[in-house]
Amino acid sequence: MSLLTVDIDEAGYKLQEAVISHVAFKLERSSLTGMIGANGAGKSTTIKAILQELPFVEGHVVREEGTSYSYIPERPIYYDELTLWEHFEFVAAVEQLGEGHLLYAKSLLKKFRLADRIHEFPATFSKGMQQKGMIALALFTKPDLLIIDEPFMGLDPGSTKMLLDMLDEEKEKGTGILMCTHILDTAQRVCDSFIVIEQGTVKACGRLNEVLAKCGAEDGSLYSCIDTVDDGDE
Ligand SMILES: Nc1ncnc2c1ncn2[C@@H]1O[C@H](COP(=O)(O)OP(=O)(O)OP(=O)(O)O)[C@@H](O)[C@H]1O
Repeated sequence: MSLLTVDIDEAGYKLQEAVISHVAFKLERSSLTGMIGANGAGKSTTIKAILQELPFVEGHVVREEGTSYSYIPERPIYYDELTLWEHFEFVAAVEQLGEGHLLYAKSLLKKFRLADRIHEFPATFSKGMQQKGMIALALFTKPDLLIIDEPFMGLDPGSTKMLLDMLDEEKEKGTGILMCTHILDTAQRVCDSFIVIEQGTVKACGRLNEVLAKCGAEDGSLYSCIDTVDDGDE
């Protein structure tokens, strides 16, 4: 059985008003899958459907039994009244995680150079610092499945490299990763497979060569798979 099986007929924000339709794919352990598509194509909506955060989803989203997941949202979300470290303690308490996980959290925060800021409120952090805190919060739970929406936003080059190394390490541990991104050069280099979303449905899905062939991308670039040109027909 796959780590995650997605087979959505229709889903949206209002009953019977589909924003995505016929979105089907599988995610395996030890793999990094890039979900790409133009603005408004339906990537975040697909993630929300997987996370069961939409009022209307017809179809199936099935996670392998007993597996855990973490989600890194496009925009960092923190509780105003908790310091960064209190977020870790809160998640550890809710998910019944032990001292080993909190030690791992400290090592992640050190890597991201946040160790000396853990007793501050994340609202006072820069955008990139907030994003790094979110990444550490997602990783310290040691999830089987990691879902990330636009992870590189706001990260400096060193942190971007560190995140890519961390994703590699996660894969080696067996984690299955689904990552939405517009940074296509990086996606093309690091992802094992791709899902191209266009107008709320899957345009192509599979390994790089399969996706490029399906999209007719003769220049061998994922950029050619994304229809961003407004043809002015409206
Ligand atoms: N909360 C919402 N309520 C109603 N419609 C929404 C909501 N969020 C998104 N949509 C609509 O769903 C469609 C798909 O949006 P979605 O956010 O999934 O796109 P995306 O591919 O993630 O785009 P981007 O690259 O800009 O983040 C858009 O037409 C958008 O207007």
